[in-house]
Amino acid sequence: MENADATSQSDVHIDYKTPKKTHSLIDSEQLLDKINILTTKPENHSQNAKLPTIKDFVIIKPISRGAFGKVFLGYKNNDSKRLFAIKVMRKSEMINKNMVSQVITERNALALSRSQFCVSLFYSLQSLSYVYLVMEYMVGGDLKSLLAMFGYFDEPTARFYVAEMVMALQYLHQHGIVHRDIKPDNMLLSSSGHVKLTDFGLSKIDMRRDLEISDLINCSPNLNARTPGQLLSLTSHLSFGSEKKLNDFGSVSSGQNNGMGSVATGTSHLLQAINKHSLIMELSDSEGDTSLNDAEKTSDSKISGVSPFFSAEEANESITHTCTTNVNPQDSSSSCSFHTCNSADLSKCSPPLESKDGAAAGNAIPSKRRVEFVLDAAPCQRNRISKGPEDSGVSSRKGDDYSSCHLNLNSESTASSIEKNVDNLSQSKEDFSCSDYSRSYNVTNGNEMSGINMNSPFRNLSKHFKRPDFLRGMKRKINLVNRSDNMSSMDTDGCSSSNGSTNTGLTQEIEILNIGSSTPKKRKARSSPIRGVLKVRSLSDDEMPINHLLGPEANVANVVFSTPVSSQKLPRRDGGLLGKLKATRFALPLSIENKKREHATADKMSGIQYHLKLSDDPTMSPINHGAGNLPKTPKNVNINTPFRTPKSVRRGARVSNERILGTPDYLAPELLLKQGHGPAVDWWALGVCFYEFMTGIPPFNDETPQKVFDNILNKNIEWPEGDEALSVESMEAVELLLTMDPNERPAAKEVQQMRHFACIDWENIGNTEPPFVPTPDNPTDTGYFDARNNLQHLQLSNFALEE
Ligand SMILES: Nc1ncnc2c1ncn2[C@@H]1O[C@H](COP(=O)(O)OP(=O)(O)OP(=O)(O)O)[C@@H](O)[C@H]1O
Repeated sequence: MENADATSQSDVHIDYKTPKKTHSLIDSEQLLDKINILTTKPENHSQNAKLPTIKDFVIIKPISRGAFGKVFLGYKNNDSKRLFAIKVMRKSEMINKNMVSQVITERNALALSRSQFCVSLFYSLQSLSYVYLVMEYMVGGDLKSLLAMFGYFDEPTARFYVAEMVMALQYLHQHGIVHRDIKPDNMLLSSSGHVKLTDFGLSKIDMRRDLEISDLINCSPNLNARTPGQLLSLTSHLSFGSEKKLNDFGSVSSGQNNGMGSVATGTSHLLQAINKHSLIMELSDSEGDTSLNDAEKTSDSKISGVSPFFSAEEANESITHTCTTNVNPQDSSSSCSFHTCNSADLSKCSPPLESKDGAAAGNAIPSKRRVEFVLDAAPCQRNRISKGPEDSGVSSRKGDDYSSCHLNLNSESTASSIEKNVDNLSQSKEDFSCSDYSRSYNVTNGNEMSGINMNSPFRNLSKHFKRPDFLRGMKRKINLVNRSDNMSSMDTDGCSSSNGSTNTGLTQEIEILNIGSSTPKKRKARSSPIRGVLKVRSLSDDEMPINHLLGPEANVANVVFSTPVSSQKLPRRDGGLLGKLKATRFALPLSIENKKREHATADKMSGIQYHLKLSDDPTMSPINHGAGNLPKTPKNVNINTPFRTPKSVRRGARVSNERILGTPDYLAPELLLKQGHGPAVDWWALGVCFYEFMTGIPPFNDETPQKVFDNILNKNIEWPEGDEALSVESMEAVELLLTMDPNERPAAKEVQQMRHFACIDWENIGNTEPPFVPTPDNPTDTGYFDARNNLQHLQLSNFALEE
């Protein structure tokens, strides 16, 4: 297997700091003159940089998949310790879905986004049939899963994640990139616990041409150098076998187009020049190292010669939502999809950008409604991972020190089998796939829309979620039986378990008490009791896993929650009535069918098993199922997943097998109104995330897309109250981010000046200790993705690589 790129890494040193951040388009041969090439190993002068291919990589196993790509864990065959996430997208599928430009944009945006708050892209490869994006592996999974595990984040934790995303957005917007798909699912946790933005598939870049070497160098002058192989791959012309598609993108490439990784002009020149001069380059050892210079995060440079915002034509290009089937917005089973209109569709997509001083759009947007806040900023609490000996729930492993770990080569597969496996994936995923470019996902067991699926997906990964300080030892007794009048029974002391001792074990029991109704009631009045209590605890060795408990004799009806939802409109805070609604947490509707299926899977797991205790009596003591031949639980942590939002009661429940949407919750009003949009859509979405972080559910969440859209356009937000109330400062921050008028919506600077963020050290946030640090069992442990995969019923066995 060729490995010229890897070889070249030790041959050549390029000082990428030499070129100034002018961002002018530099011919690649001129660029070479500007690059300070230090020959350090003359004996290797004969080595030439070559375009890497997927054959240079070894696939270890699948991680997950999205609507458009399957993501594998792998490494470059010269360095098995440096792991990558390799996103694989089939070209024909992208062409059929009219997604070619999005793939190219995603590649370019990721390549340009050299921020410590964005997932790094190292290589962009292609074969005849596939595009491969080789990214930094984010071992901790996504924030949606973490949120689902904990129910909600406390304010310091939410603030930390939002602050890091503020840095990401600031960087992107300064570089002319609008992400347009900001949501917790696209925020991934690094091994150190810092969060990074990914999934640029909907992003918009101010660049309608192929990337050039200069773009990549200029966008990251302070970062660790990219190798020639990386530069070549990232600027290679992605070919989809159709020049029309490429022209749609506006490519100016004159490189070869053989469908196998032709090299764009600038790259080609660089390659030729490198070969011609037999340059011997020694690259830093930092390939794949994602540690970035602090200066990068505050860089104010912009991509060459382009406006940070869209041209008039581009402004018209809006993300549109299209219900592709069952176009009945009231029908929750309808599947909505989102796509970016290409130039051919512009007339159908959206009216011109709203003018600042009037325009129909302005009239359509309800006037800004702002809650007045009067309190002074409260001192920031800081989250910190405990380091004391009592802190057994937190790994002592630091960074990427996996030196003592070894890959299981038996489970590896060479890249040659990737395509076959991708095919398998596609087939196996039929029941999940949505319509073209759909951002929806299929809900089969209840409350995923609320971000939580307590009855199974997270059980598999719960062993990975070590409770951060804010939850460690916290006992949240969720007693929802008498929700209407007894919510205060929740114990949120946050300090110790019931016996007073710090509990850092793992979650494992799901306890359901007071099961009542035999059939789920859909959206009864909100006074309808919530009939379940969920709590989790570790499963002792002598208890049976749930699939043993739920045998054929199990009364299915007894584990289906009634739907704790009111169809009544709740009174609004600004109407003076909202306060009548007690903020509450709620339990999830559970589907026995899913529970059986999921727990059947649990059987196969080596590690944690789950125990579902059923009882009609909330006071009933745990059922002792006798000794079982079960694996020991490795840890002993209580993890609870409470919500704290009235929305979760009013809107959050879901009916089994309901297809719901993942993205509508985050759409800014100007997108819904098709008024043209800019970076402000990202700030809106971040406001949605912020609320969701603190409450467990997005603020506009509702049963159907139409209702979600209505809530957005009416800015229908409700706030938890009483014990669950958020701080004034945090509500203020959310309210401001959710400013209806995009022209008045705050951006990075304004956000950084908000009272809620007064304690954030923006310059050093990347060095701040995160509230949660992933602790994988070994370097190739992908357990943090189990939740997402289970949620989507994505069976990893379907990923099995075939030799
Ligand atoms: N760099 C990464 N490291 C680890 N896991 C990743 C990485 N990138 C993606 N993943 C996993 O793969 C999943 C799918 O990736 P991604 O979101 O990029 O694909 P997509 O097809 O655009 O998905 P979506 O349906 O969210 O649009 C992610 O949700 C995440 O679980």
